[in-house]
Amino acid sequence: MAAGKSFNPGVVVVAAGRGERAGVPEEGPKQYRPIGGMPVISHTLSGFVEWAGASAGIVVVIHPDDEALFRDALSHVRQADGIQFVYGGDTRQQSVLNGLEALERANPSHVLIHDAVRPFFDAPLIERICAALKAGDNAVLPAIAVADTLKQADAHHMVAGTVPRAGLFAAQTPQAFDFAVIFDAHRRAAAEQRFDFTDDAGIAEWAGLGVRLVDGLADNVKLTFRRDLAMADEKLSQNLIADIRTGNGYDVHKLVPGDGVTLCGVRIPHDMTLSGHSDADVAFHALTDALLATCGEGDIGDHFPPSDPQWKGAASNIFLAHAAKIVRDKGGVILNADVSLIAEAPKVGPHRNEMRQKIADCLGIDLARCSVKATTNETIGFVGRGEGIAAIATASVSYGNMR
Ligand SMILES: Nc1ccn([C@@H]2O[C@H](COP(=O)(O)OP(=O)(O)OP(=O)(O)O)[C@@H](O)[C@H]2O)c(=O)n1
Ligand SMILES: C[C@](O)(CO)[C@H](O)COP(=O)(O)O
Repeated sequence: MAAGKSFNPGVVVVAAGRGERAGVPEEGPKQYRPIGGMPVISHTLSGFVEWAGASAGIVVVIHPDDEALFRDALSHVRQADGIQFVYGGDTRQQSVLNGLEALERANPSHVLIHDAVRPFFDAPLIERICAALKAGDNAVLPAIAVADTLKQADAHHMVAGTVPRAGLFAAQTPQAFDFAVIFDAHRRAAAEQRFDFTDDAGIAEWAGLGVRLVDGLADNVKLTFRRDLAMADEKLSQNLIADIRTGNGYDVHKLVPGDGVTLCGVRIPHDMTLSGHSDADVAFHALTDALLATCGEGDIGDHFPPSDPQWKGAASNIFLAHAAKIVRDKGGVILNADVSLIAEAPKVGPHRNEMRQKIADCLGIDLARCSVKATTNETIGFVGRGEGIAAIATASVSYGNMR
């Protein structure tokens, strides 16, 4: 790299192909088919976004028919805001040229050009490539020494000879270049009607540039055939960890003279009542906190401040339904809800199934996933003296998978 030139690389990800060798066109272009729970290209773009060096920007080259698929794929990428897209051409070479034209505005010093369908590159590979660029190479190619014996076939599908494999390498991407140098080579190739290059290092060779080989990565395969996608899905699925979170909640309200208590949304006649700003349903309050705890959303008081007059006397299923909506909006699926009531009186047993049904209805989950239990406090402490009722709740929520 020339002295004084800053290293400010951009990225072009080509994704405008039709994936004909992958077959099954009704499943859509291979770069948008799911592996490990999200589209191939979402994995690829996440890899570049996580790589801090992509400071000059990321341009994705897509097919005009794929815009909706692309937008959906972007929704799986954290911090996708800076990612731009342009339309590609009939060949990979033309698509890369369109990407370089779009990236030029970001004034990058270098560019990494990558196939969307190689989702398994890693940071050390990119670091090896960048180290070569920083050391002054204008063109860098990650590649793997060919391990199989190579045969030449004739027109009748008969072996015509064995090709010595010494010195032969299989080319991978990202291939990386001085931006101005590869942009110029691409434009010259197009001007001279040379449209037969299957990779960018080939254009660099044609333009007379020295191309530095760096060690590729065996895992960095191009997903070309349907079985490649199936194997990629299998590989990622093995690494998935279910993101199941558990939250707990506790609440207590004071008993004062009255005519009944509301527990889990069920009104039970009693010679006392629970005092509170709302209907003082300790069970629903504890369960609301348990749900909020599964996604770090604070507690019931943060969402429904006791100082707010609109919640005076409110039915607590409003609070519980609100917490369930927060959970669902964050992608959560409520797996179960469990409440323990601690009260000397009234008796909970006769109302237990109705309480479970109220929880199930409010949360929109099966009755079998809802549990209500009760115990006395054996006459000990404030609950034992009949001064109040307490509730403890636990909720489990699945937030999909994490890696
Ligand atoms: N006109 C094209 C052709 C290919 N590509 C991209 O180049 C990469 C590597 O190409 P390949 O695996 O050959 O993909 P396809 O061209 O889609 O596959 P096929 O040759 O089987 O149709 C892919 O990310 C592909 O989307 C592109 O952007 N524009
Ligand atoms: C660029 C490339 O990934 C290098 O191996 C490859 O040449 C692109 O795929 P294609 O099948 O040759 O289009």
